Parts: sequence; C-alpha cells; structure tokens
Amino acid sequence: MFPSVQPTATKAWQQLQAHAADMQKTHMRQLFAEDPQRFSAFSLQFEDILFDYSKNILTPRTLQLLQELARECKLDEAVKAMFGAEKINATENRAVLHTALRNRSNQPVLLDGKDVMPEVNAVLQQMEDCCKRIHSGAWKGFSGKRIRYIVNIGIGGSDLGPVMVTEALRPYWVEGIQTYFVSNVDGTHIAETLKKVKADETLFLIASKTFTTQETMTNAHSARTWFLSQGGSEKDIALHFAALSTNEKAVKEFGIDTKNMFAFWDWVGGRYSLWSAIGLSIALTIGFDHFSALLAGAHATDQHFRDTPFERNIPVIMALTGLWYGNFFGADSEAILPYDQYMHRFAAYFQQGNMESNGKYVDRTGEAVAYQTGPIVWGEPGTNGQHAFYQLIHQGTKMIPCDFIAPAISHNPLSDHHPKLLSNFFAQTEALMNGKTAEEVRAEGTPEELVPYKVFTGNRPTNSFLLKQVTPRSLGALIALYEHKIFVQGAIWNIYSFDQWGVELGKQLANKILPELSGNSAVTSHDSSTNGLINAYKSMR
Ligand SMILES: O=P(O)(O)OC[C@H]1O[C@](O)(CO)[C@@H](O)[C@@H]1O
Repeated sequence: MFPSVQPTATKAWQQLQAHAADMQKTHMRQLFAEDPQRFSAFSLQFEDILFDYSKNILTPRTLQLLQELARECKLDEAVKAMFGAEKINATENRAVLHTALRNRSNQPVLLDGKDVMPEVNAVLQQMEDCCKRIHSGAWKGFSGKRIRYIVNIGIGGSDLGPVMVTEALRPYWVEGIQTYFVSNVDGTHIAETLKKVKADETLFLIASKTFTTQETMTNAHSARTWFLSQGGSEKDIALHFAALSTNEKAVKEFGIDTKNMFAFWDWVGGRYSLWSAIGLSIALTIGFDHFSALLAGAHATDQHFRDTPFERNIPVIMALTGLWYGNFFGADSEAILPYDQYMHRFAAYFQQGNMESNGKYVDRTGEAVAYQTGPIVWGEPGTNGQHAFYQLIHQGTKMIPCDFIAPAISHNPLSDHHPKLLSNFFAQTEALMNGKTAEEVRAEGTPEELVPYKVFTGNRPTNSFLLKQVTPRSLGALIALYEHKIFVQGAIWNIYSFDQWGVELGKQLANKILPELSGNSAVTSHDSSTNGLINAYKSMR
C-alpha cells in the first residue's frame, strides 16, 4: 500500500500557499502578454485530443510546485499500487482494476497471484457472441421475431455510463436497434418506457453489481410482471432477460438463466464499470467493434497515465489545476461544458464519477481532513448553458473553473451550424480569460452609469479539449482522462476514492420508513419534521 501523507504537511503545500498569495494578484491577460509561446508551453496533444490548459492562473513555477506536491504525496506509488492490483480500496478490501477491463495489451494482471485477464476476455467474448446473435437476428424472442429493443434497468454506475456513452455515440447506433434506460424507482420511468417497446421483441438487461439495489430490483420485477402480462411465459424469461452482475446467487433467485448472466467482479467500482459487462447495453447499441474501440481508447489513456512524466501527463495536470483552485483559491465547483449535443450526459456522468469518489471528509488514517476535497461537478452542453448559467461564470462572485470540450468535426455538418457552435466555444474561453476593462467598455460609447455593469473581470480559468471528432476511441480516451484525474486528486487528498459509504444512511432510513407508509396510523418514530411530512402524505393520498 502506498504511504499515507497528509498533503498540508508537505513542504510543497506551504510553498504553494505563499505562491498562491502572489498568483491571486496575477491576471492571465498579463501572463499571455508576457509570453507569446504560452499556448505551446501549456498545451498537450494526445491521440486526436488537444488539451489546452494555458488559460489557467499558473506559471511554470506553479506547475513545478504542484508536481512537487504530487511527488511528496507519493502519487507515483499510488499509480503503481492501482495498476499492480493492490487493495487500495481498503475500506472494502478490494483492488481497483477497471484498467484491466480495457487492457488490450493482454499483459497479465495478477490479483492475489491469479491473472484476471482470462476471465475478462471470456466475458468480452460472451458479450461479442451476444451482440452477433442479436444483430444477426439469430436470437429470437418468444414469438419468433428478432430482438429490436434493449431496455437496460440499472441505476448510478449501472446506468449513467451506458446512458452517457450511447448518447455520445448515437451516430454509431446499429440500425434496427432501439435502446432505452430505466433507472428511477419512480414508476413513471418504467411505465413510460414500456409504452415504447413490444415484449416479444425486447431484451431486458438487469444491470446491477450487487443485484440488491432497491430501485433496480423494483423496476426489474415490474418489467417481469409486464412481460408475463404481454404474452410471455415463465420459460420465455430466458429469451428476454439477461443479468449484468457480480451476484450469481441473486441472479438465479430472480429467475434469470445463468447462461444469460454476464459477470464482473468486486474489483470493478460501479462508477467505473461501463468497461465491464455493464457495458453490454453499449455494445448492443453501437456494435461490439465500436465497443472494442472505446476500450482501446481508454487503454491508450491508461498507458499515457501510467508511463508519462507528471510534466506531460494530462490526467495529472487536470488534477493538479483542479486542486490548485479548490485548495488555494477557494473554488468549490467545476463545470464540464461539452460543445457537442450528443455529449449531453457527460457532466452528469462525471458528477457521479467525481462526487461519489472524492466527496469524502475522512482521510486514509481515519481523521477528518482540514482541507477541501472533491468539488461539486455540474454542467450542460454549450450553447444552451450560455443562455442559462454563464452569466454567473462571467460576472458572479464565485470562481468556477470550467472544462470546455468540442469536436472539430461534427457528425451533422449542417450548413454553418458547426462553425457557429465552435465560434462560441472559442469565444467563451477567450472572454473568460480576458474579460473587458472599464476603458474598453467606455471606448464602446457606453453611458458612464452603465460602465460597472458591463465590465468583465476576466481571469476565470478554463481548460479546452479539442477533439478531432467524437468517436468510440476518442470518447474512451477522454473518459479515462477524467477517471484518472479523479484518482490523482484522491491520492493527493489522501482519501479513499473507491468506496461510497455516504450513500448508505439514506438507503437504510428509506427501508425503515417504507413499512411505516402503509396503513393510516400516525407515525411518531422520527423527528417532528419527518413525522409531520409522513403524516401529511398519508392524509393527502
Ligand atoms: O450496480 P448496483 O449494485 O445496483 O449499484 C448501483 C449504484 O449504487 C451505488 O452503490 C450507490 O449509489 C453506486 O455506487 C452504484 O453505481
């Protein structure tokens, strides 16, 4: 296990604090004016992705100190520990090996002395066979018709990744396949979805690592009941239900034939599981070859992350710049702003990826931390966000570091839509960096009383990711960059990034409240607010 280092006790942290006091008085406009080479000094090309981090409030000295912090916090040992299958998810005594799921090199990955790759490859083979049978029409439903509808039932990591990727890769959808996702326990979600599909042409994928999650199991049982009401029989369930899970026993108990079970393992975290059997909905939607390209893109990033010195390591730089603003400028949120409509769930995906991983206040020694950890992550696609919340990013009182993401080539090159979209992408980071001074506002002939309102302070940090095109490979690479950013930050903050105990209390209390909701007797077992709300609900229904 890599050593536990309190980041605030390092020399680099003290130096960063002193340096931050200077940098808080520095404007990026000045940094750009001083160095005409700033873009080439602070940008990196990785495969088809150009990463520009020059519009940040930093100098070579800042980066040097941040990298020193990473070194003092033993980031190199943390990286080795993850790739080396050490049980770095210590509160669950598990290794963290989502990188093995996309290990296209096939180099052995030894966990407790046993290579996990044969099992990984066997499940990939099973997924490929399933895709072939569904896409060729060889897999037939109970009426003899081919499968046309895929309904993935899962939540959190068993939903968000597949939703995000299938949406982002819509141009690659296999003809004749329509995929839906049901996650919310709100009956509306499954009810509305079932209106769109036909039982004899649907394959339900019950996606749950534990196969015990309340929302998923409730939706799965409702799907089963509906299926039986639509002409399907008990024996037909084998043709129409598959399970993506680590829990064979619970899958059998639900009644799913274990030959329709696609396994994964406890060393795959839910929010890192789209590369595993949880990705079957992706493979069925875009085809197995495209799913393989997604894995290959992520694998390329894994190699970059593992083998590149910190100075040129994109996830490390993403992590360090984020940490710079969170810990030394007091920023508490980050926006992810894809200028690509297909990527409309990307921010939502990394909301879970980041906030469930690094939303922790207890460090690896069990002590409460005295510094800020994971940021609030949010965002919407540009240009819609521009007409909604960018006002606050430009002129609000909060610093919100933003990631701008755009493809150079659109999948829908309709008249001048894409140049217009990209002109906004370029303009926004320029405006956020430069701002507009009072003199510039006056020079436009603005009446003096309006000048203060039209001034933009600028100096608002952004990263830009310019992709050649959103393809399975480039998307896979991009997702993995963000995953490793989260890992690096968690390692420096000395927290456990791969558990999620914080979601348990609400689940426990909901289970306690559920039986109290039946009957008409007044509930008195909670605080007065909770009692009051429950009793009001009972009187309203
Ligand atoms: O795949 P499962 O076991 O149904 O869990 C779903 C989700 O629930 C959580 O455990 C908590 O929200 C997530 O980490 C996970 O992705």
